[in-house]
Amino acid sequence: MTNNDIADAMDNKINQMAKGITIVADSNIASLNDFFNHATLGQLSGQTVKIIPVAGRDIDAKLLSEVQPDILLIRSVTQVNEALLAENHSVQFVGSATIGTDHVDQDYLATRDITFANAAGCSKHSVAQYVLTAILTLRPNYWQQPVTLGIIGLGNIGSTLAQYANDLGWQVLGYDPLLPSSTINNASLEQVLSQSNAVSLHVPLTSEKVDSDAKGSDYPTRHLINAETLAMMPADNILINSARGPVVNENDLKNDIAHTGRQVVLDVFEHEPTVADSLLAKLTIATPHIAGYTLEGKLRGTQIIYDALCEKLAIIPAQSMSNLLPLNLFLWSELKANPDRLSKFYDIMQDDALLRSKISGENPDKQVNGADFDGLRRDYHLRREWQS
Ligand SMILES: NC(=O)c1ccc[n+]([C@@H]2O[C@H](COP(=O)([O-])OP(=O)(O)OC[C@H]3O[C@@H](n4cnc5c(N)ncnc54)[C@H](O)[C@@H]3O)[C@@H](O)[C@H]2O)c1
Ligand SMILES: O=C(O)[C@H](O)[C@H](O)COP(=O)(O)O
Repeated sequence: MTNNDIADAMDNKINQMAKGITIVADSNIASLNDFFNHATLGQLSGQTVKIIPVAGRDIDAKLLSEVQPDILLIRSVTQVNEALLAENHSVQFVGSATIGTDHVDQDYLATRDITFANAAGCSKHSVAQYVLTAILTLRPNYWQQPVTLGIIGLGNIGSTLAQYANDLGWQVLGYDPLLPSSTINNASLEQVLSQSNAVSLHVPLTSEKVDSDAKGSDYPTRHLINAETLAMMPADNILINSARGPVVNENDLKNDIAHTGRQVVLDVFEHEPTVADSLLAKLTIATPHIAGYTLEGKLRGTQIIYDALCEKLAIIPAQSMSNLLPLNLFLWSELKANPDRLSKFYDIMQDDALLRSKISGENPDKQVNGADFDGLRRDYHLRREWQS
């Protein structure tokens, strides 16, 4: 290294320190300010930290071009792609405090050498507990009787749900063509759909491969549940979708319910954040994409992207969600011994009623509008994850 190189490197470092770290973040990220502040990032990296909280749907190309942040922290409602970042020259790290990544064009980020992190598995217990609550609220007799639970997608959430099901003495029929067969990955899609008492979806949203497009999947999940697959399900088989809305073809679902009277539970919707009353009125339980919204599920999401950012900045994490969690008295063992306490552990019908209370407009256009749907999520009540 020449003296000039050393001087340039020192200049760069001084410029970087003077500029500091600017973070644009979705204001719905749990405990944003506890994790991302001067003490938890700045002191350690020797830089100042400026954090700009913005509603996720308002993070747009204009804002990122004007602010030129170094770090972008999002949840699932911000689409991250070339359109968002073309006029931004500064972002080096994108963190999504979510499990799902279908809103992020990771190939584009790689072409820009932008590091990406998501929060894999952060709410796997919360979502599994949501599914159990839905089933046991609709069929309390399932606490005591043999049940076959169908699970489509056996990653973090599906396999966690299978553990709870086994713990209840239920049989699991699982389908995941991308994993090796196992005691839970033990059936074809048709067997899962035709032989279960309830079927729960836990797949990512993926599309078909087009030509040599590497982004598509050999097992696409968009409209995986459609007229043909619904026809495989006996009428008394419950369907639960807490994965992504477009995994289910909603028009086909409405027709199916009209003919079968099937009990259907949706936490996610094809045209989210808008939900048409023509669909809502046919659902047995409907909630505003909150299956993973326990305090623990959301905080773990923040913790995982904070840790990833620390790694990127080469600093040791200085914040932990354990410092932020109040005492948790919700024990799975207690609920199993006292099934009548289910609604005290999680009152899913309250979430259902709140969503239905937001229906507005005149027939035939009655719907829950996007602002109300987002508002329910922003102001979601405190819900705790049950402890093992
Ligand atoms: N409603 C909510 O609040 C909420 C919360 C968290 C996650 N999610 C959604 O749940 C999805 C699943 O989460 P996860 O943590 O289990 O993800 P994961 O990546 O750990 O597991 C997904 C599994 O689906 C499998 N899969 C892919 N295509 C499939 C197909 N065609 N058929 C069957 N299986 C297929 C994969 O092989 C993988 O094992 C996420 O991608 C996200 O979209 C929703
Ligand atoms: O993929 C996920 O983790 C969830 O769907 C996510 O928690 C949804 O919540 P949002 O990111 O929209 O706040």
